[in-house]
Amino acid sequence: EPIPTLTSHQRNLVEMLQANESRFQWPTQENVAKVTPWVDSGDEHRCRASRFAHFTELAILIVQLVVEFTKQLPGFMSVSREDQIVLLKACTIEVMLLRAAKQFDKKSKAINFLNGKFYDRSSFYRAGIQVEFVDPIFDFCHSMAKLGLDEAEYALLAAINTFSADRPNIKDIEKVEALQDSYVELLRVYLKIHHPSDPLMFPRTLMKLVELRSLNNYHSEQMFALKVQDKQLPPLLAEIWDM
Ligand SMILES: CN(c1ccc(C(O)(C(F)(F)F)C(F)(F)F)cc1)S(=O)(=O)c1ccccc1
Repeated sequence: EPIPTLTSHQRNLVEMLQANESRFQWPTQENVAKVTPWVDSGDEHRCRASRFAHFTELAILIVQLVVEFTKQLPGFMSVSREDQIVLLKACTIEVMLLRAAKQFDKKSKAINFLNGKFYDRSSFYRAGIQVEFVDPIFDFCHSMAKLGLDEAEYALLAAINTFSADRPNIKDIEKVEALQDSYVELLRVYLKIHHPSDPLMFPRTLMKLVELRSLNNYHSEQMFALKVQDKQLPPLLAEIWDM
């Protein structure tokens, strides 16, 4: 079967996604400097509180980057404001996890969150995140590492994830489906060009969207667990994820 080529429109789209992927990859050094320090020694209760604060403040910085990336997604601004909010609320945790997987380091089995600061499983446990959420996160990171996607493929998967018309309360389902279809078709051609001898790359990659849904559910369970522990989320995170 002949190897296809991208149309100029498709090539521009991929280049724009990649440019935004790297433009919104890392928080600024000044924002990072303001994050509550990760304290490992001293009174265990205070340390745990500082580590949870460090994590949630880090999550805020990453949420802000994800929102900026999503707003720049070609087509996102053509969706109604109401549906934009619904899409963002549902995809944010999933795009954050895709980002975590992209920044996962196979050697150290840790996630590089801050351009040089690595967080492994035990970091998550010590930040007070429950094993029922931590282990699926790292299993997902491992399975994504095995797939070996490049930057453009990660960005395309994030775009496909964002334009999921089956999120609860979407009004203009046809509009969101049409946008997703254009990114799915682009991923299909892009994978055919970059993995010509592996026709299963496309279905394997799309199946990761299924894994992201279950991670979203594990995160919701973590939100409930925080409520039970009476642990407060910062306002921005509570707005997106609180019940
Ligand atoms: C998607 N991830 C995550 C998101 C939210 C939370 C939390 O929601 C909770 F822990 F509660 F689950 C919180 F609160 F940390 F943000 C925990 C983890 S992550 O592991 O990729 C990540 C960790 C740190 C910074 C940014 C992202």
